[in-house]
Amino acid sequence: MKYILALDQGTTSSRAILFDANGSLVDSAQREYAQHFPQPGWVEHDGRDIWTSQLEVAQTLINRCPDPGSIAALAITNQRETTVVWDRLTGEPVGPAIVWQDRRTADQCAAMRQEGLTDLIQTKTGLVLDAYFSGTKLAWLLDNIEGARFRAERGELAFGTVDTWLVWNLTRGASHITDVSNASRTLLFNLHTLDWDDDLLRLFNIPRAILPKVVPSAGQLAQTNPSVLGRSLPIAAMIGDQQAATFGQGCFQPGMAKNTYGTGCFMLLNTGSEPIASGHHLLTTIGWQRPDVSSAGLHTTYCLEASVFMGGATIQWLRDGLNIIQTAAEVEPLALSVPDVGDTYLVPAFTGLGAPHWDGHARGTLIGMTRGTSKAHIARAALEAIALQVADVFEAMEKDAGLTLTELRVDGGASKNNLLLQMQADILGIPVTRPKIVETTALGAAYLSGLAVGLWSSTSDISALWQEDKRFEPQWSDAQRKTKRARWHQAVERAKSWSED
Ligand SMILES: Nc1ncnc2c1ncn2[C@@H]1O[C@H](COP(=O)(O)OP(=O)(O)O)[C@@H](O)[C@H]1O
Ligand SMILES: O=P(O)(O)OC[C@H](O)CO
Repeated sequence: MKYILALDQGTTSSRAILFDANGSLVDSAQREYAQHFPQPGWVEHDGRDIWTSQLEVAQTLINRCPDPGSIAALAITNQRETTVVWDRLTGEPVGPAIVWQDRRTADQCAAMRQEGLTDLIQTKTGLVLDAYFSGTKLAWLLDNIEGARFRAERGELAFGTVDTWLVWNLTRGASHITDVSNASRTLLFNLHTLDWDDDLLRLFNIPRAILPKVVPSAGQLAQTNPSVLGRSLPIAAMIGDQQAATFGQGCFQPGMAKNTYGTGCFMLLNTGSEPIASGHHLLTTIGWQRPDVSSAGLHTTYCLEASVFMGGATIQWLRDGLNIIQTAAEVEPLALSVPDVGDTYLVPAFTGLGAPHWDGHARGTLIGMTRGTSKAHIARAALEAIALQVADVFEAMEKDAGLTLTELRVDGGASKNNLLLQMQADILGIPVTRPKIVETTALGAAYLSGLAVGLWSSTSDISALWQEDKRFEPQWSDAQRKTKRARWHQAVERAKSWSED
């Protein structure tokens, strides 16, 4: 039996997962690492921690594998946008890794928006001009680390998102590459030419010499140095984690979508071989690029993406903020102890509202309470709020893509919650399906890698491996759905602009 070793470098932990040719999870290891919050709104990692935690779990799995020679290839998937700069000679980071959640460049983005650059940036990159993405984070590092800009211009420094940083270390500096899906999250990459864009590099003041070479998401991308993992392994896939999950969910056809219920919610819709511009503040992003058997060239798949800031984090707030549950799992029996929310709505706009509202001044609102309202109603309203937010971005996606979606595939930590998924099906009016393997991020990267090295011959082979754990059928009438969503939108309006004063 041949195996694929997938490395899943996430925001709070590094994981390694071994998959066999049936797409079954054979072994896994996970290691958390330190998060640094040096100032309000700043979030940093140490690039060395990212690498050493990832290396440790990869080595653990290789050591535990009875026949390491049967590992056909590595697959890399990663937290996106997080920005690392290092010295090409020593391989040491020259500053902190600035994490995607970091808001330190929000003012710079606001100033650029005021200069009227929003449309140009959206047309070229598919993104909103926001501190979330790598462009302004990289500029910040070059401007705030002594000598960095000068050294970058002389070609002495290297920039990378986390995929690039891992490959640099796995190859001992032989490969400085990033894949198109990660490149498409930097604000520096042109979605149409599939290359770094000189106008954008000028706008963000980034020297080309610091950038990695852009490669497809799958193929013979690099070869690990034998000294790192005890053997030389091909790196046959590199892909951002949300795109990987979309692939792992088997969303190969345009019109197929997945939603991940993690801390936030990330919904991605496969829109096919052309980028679709959003009219509702969603992101246009590259899903993956892989060899196209029919043309012997490369085929690029694009996606629309929406992020909801407060997904499972709403449940964390019930646990840590309100102390009405001790563990996240307790929310389900508590919410089930009442038949409905009793007209209570929780709008979890604790850090503003993301897509499709993009209101940074919105704040959390709990409305409609009476003397009969209990913690069970609040728990139920919290779960409904997750499903209602997802419904809002789902509707925006359908409008942008001009499609009617017929199913939503789901994964992520909160997708364990059956009540949440039933609510989601009821509110959307379509079936919601949860696969048996919810480690879809690592699985998607493993699939891409396995396709590249011949473990599977086509996506049809992989579609056949997708196994349903549970399907949630909608049970509400259209009228019930409309009333629920209308009431929710009234609550959202009350939450908007709250902190503006
Ligand atoms: N049974 C549950 N019901 C609702 N939410 C849950 C449940 N179990 C976990 N969660 C939520 O899921 C989130 C963790 O999911 P995970 O996919 O590990 O997130 P991330 O990858 O963003 O760290 C947490 O916010 C937690 O509150
Ligand atoms: O590491 P995760 O799962 O929180 O994912 C982070 C996303 O890639 C950020 O865009």
